[in-house]
Amino acid sequence: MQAWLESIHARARSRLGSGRVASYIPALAEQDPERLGIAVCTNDGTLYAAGDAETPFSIQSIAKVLLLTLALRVHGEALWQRVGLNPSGMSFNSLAQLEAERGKPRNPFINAGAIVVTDRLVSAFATPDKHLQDVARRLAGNARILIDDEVLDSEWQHRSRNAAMAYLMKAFGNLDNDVDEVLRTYFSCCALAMSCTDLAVAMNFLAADGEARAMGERFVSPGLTRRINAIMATCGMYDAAGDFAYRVGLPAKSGVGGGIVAVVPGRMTVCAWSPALDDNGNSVAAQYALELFAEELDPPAHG
Ligand SMILES: NC(=O)CC[C@H](N)C(=O)O
Repeated sequence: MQAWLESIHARARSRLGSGRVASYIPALAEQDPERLGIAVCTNDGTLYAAGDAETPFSIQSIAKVLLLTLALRVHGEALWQRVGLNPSGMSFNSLAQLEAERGKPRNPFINAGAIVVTDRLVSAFATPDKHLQDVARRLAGNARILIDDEVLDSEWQHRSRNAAMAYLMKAFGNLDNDVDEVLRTYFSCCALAMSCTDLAVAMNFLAADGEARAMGERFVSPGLTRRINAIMATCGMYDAAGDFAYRVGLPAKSGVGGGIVAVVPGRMTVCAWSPALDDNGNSVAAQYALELFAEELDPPAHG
């Protein structure tokens, strides 16, 4: 596994010249596009890593998986009155559909959906961002995981589009709490800095029927795990979810920090990271690394 992961890393480096680092959040524009890391956590807890796998990066939309998981734990199926369950076919920060569909976002993994989910957590917890940070630390078994204040402030300064979505949903009665409080909480969670190994370990519950090994407990039920994986498979890569499903075929979630976490149910989690993104906001080199990973994990008998 170790030698294979290093070979994937070496081959995925060929994609490093393509794509562009996210610049709409200025703090992210400073990332080095040459970085590339990959880490695997198997369900027995063994870790494998290659390249820049220990470097913390901004998890951004990968936080939407943790936000959703916590909201489902608290609110259960009632959450789906606020947010839908289908791919949007639009970019992650599109406003057009939200107006047409009367403030109910298509799914929890586009920005509007994650903002509604965050609103549910603001109703449930006194300090939801600190709670999510604590959960991330315990899931990853790493007490040093921090919220990057520079990224948080940068996103706060440039919040106009996300604020527009939040106000539109508030106008439709789909947001209970103060817009600024919800946005600030959402940005804090997106600004968590974690490495590929942190994320591979933290998300392993999705491969292990909800069992969080680093926490030493069952985090969610097998049924909920299956449902979260289903939403990742259909909506985790925004409007490129179909392409990614065809090429990789694993439930996955990406973020504009350049990270992508993918789940091999029953077996392992894998996280790849490289900051340069394609037009959909998905990391070019990380996608390619995952494509090689999925293709070679169980080599097919026929090409
Ligand atoms: N796709 C992403 O990673 C987007 C998350 C980012 N925090 C935003 O709201 O724009």
